[in-house]
Parts: sequence; C-alpha cells; structure tokens
Amino acid sequence: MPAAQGTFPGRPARPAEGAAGRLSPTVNFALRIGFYCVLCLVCSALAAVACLLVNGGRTVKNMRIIRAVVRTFKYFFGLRFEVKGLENFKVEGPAIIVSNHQSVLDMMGLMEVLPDNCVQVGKKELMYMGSVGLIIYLGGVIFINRKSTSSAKMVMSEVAKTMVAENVKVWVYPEGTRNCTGDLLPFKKGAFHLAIQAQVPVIPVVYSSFTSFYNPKTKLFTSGKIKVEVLPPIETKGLTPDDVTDLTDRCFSTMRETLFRLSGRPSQAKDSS
Ligand SMILES: CCCCCCCCCCCCCCC(=O)SCCNC(=O)CCNC(=O)[C@H](O)C(C)(C)COP(=O)(O)OP(=O)(O)OC[C@H]1O[C@@H](n2cnc3c(N)ncnc32)[C@H](O)[C@@H]1OP(=O)(O)O
Ligand SMILES: CCCCCCCC/C=C\CCCCCCCC(=O)OC[C@@H](O)COP(=O)(O)O
Repeated sequence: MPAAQGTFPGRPARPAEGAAGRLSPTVNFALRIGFYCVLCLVCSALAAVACLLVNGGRTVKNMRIIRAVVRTFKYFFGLRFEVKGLENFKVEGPAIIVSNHQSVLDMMGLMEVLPDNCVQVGKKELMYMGSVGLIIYLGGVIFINRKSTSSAKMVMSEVAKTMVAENVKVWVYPEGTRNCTGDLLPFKKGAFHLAIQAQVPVIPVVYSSFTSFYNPKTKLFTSGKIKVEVLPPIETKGLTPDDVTDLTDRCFSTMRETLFRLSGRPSQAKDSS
C-alpha cells in the first residue's frame, strides 16, 4: 500500500496505526515529541526514586539505572541503533568523550553506548525541567553556565582535577547546542582544554544524521536507523594549552568525515553550505 498523505513520512501506514497513521505531519510530530517528553518526565520520576533507594543521592552510579531505563525508549519510537567501535571506550582511566548533538532525542543514543562511570556536561537550565532535572542532577551531570565563559571555565578546571582523582569519563557535546542540519557546528574548545589539562585521551563518538527520519523544521518524525561509531582515542599526553586549537580541529575533521560517511552524504558535498 503506498504511503497515504499525512501518514508517518517515509513509509507506508501500518493497519495498527489506524487514525494516528492518517494524522498530518504537524500533529504526528507534536504527538510523538509530546509523548517523548511525558515518557522522560514519568520515567525520570520513577528512576529518581530507584536512584535514591539504591544509591542514596547524587552519584555517577545512578547513570546505570538511568541508562537501563532510557534504553527501552527506542522501542516506542521505532528507532534502531547500529553501533561500532565500543572497544574504543576500553581505555585505562578517565577520558573525555565528544559527540555530535542533534536533538533532545540524543539522550537515547547517548544511553545506548554510555560507558560506566561517565557523566555529561550540560547547560544549567536542564536542572529546572522538573523530574528530568532531578534525575540529571542525581546522575551527576556537571552543570555549566553557557552565558558566562569565566564561570564555565572554572567549572571545567575543577572537573579536570576530579575526573582524574575519581576515575570518571566526561561526555561533552562540543557544538555546545543542538544542531539537526546533517553537518557539525564549529566546536567550542572547553572539552579540549579539559582533556589537555587532565592529560587524558579524547574519544570521539559520531551519530549519523537524523535528517532522514527527524526534522523539527519540516515536522518529520518517523521510525529510523541511527549508525553510531566510537572512534579510536586521541592521546593528549605531553600536549600543552598551545595545542588546544590543533586538537579541536583534528577532532572536528575526523568527526565530520565520519558523520558524512555514516549518513551516506557524498564526499564532494563536504564544504559547509
Ligand atoms: C529518564 C530519562 C531522562 C533522560 C535523562 C538523560 C540524562 C543525561 C543528561 C545529558 C545532558 C546532556 C546535556 C547536553 C547539553 O546541555 S549541551 C550544552 C552544554 N554543553 C556545552 O556547552 C559544552 C561545550 N561548550 C564548551 O566547551 C565551551 O567552550 C564553554 C566551556 C561552555 C565556554 O563556552 P564559550 O564561552 O562560548 O567559549 P568558547 O569555547 O568560544 O571559548 C572562549 C575562550 O575560552 C577558552 N576556553 C574555553 N574553555 C576553557 C577552559 N576550560 N580553560 C581555559 N580556556 C578555555 C577558549 O579557548 C576561548 O579562547 P580562545 O578563543 O581560544 O582564545
Ligand atoms: C516543572 C517544569 C516542567 C518542565 C517540563 C519540561 C518538559 C521536558 C521534558 C522532557 C524533555 C526531555 C529532555 C531530555 C534531556 C535533553 C537534554 C538536551 O538535549 O538538552 C539540550 C541541550 O543539550 C542544548 O540545548 P539548546 O539546543 O542550546 O537549547
């Protein structure tokens, strides 16, 4: 049966979708995003209780509980993850993980590959999202104020010390904001300063472009497959602050190349346009 006008774009309607399958893309998008938010809020509240009972308060150990919960979300949205390179997370000790950031849906991709003892750097506004803010706090997320470079730098310098002392990996989205264009935004340098200050490797993780199944501008949100690749660690031992720009550029080029390859984007279209 051909896809009827107004069904989830990209594939024919299934009989079980019934009326929902015939909704306009805008309504379909709103319903699916609304459901995602409700799912996050409800599951965060339940997970928060579990975290408090099992681990007693704010600790990275709670990420195991959060990860187990969030890994079930993909089934509600017909999303599949094809993951390669997980062995690259097996470095001795702490590391900085950097990845591309496309959407609020990234939390599913994050939890699909998240190694143990790993916290994320997040904007402080996330704290005020009700139960989601609470669970993010309990998971040990490091909050930064993006509007104040000096305060963000201070927090990051503190993280450089504690991540080594406590053997924790730190996950940073170096684009600094969501970007669902199928390309990368220029990278902010915080993650790379952090890696060099702590003298720990940088592990890039790349998610293929969501644009074939998710696009807030065109109200597209259907099922889809996401390819994920964990790339080999980039060592920073012996690097100094003078090397931050080179390290940033190196990670950016490697990740952009990988993003285009995973997304099936032709190599001649690599220039940002
Ligand atoms: C049950 C279900 C619920 C689901 C629960 C799921 C739980 C998981 C939660 C996951 C949360 C994920 C949250 C994601 C986000 O919030 S992304 C947004 C926040 N993150 C970031 O912004 C990180 C990336 N940004 C940076 O690294 C920035 O560099 C930052 C540190 C923030 C500073 O930004 P900005 O002011 O814009 O500065 P620049 O990068 O342009 O840098 C300015 C100059 O400062 C120098 N610099 C930067 N950092 C440092 C540093 N640490 N030490 C020394 N110097 C630093 C930088 O080099 C620039 O100077 P030059 O231009 O090079 O001279
Ligand atoms: C009592 C207050 C109630 C608030 C209700 C909030 C409802 C939202 C509920 C669930 C949404 C799920 C969010 C999961 C966490 C997503 C983290 C994320 O992706 O943050 C975006 C941030 O990286 C970059 O932000 P910007 O792109 O710069 O912007």
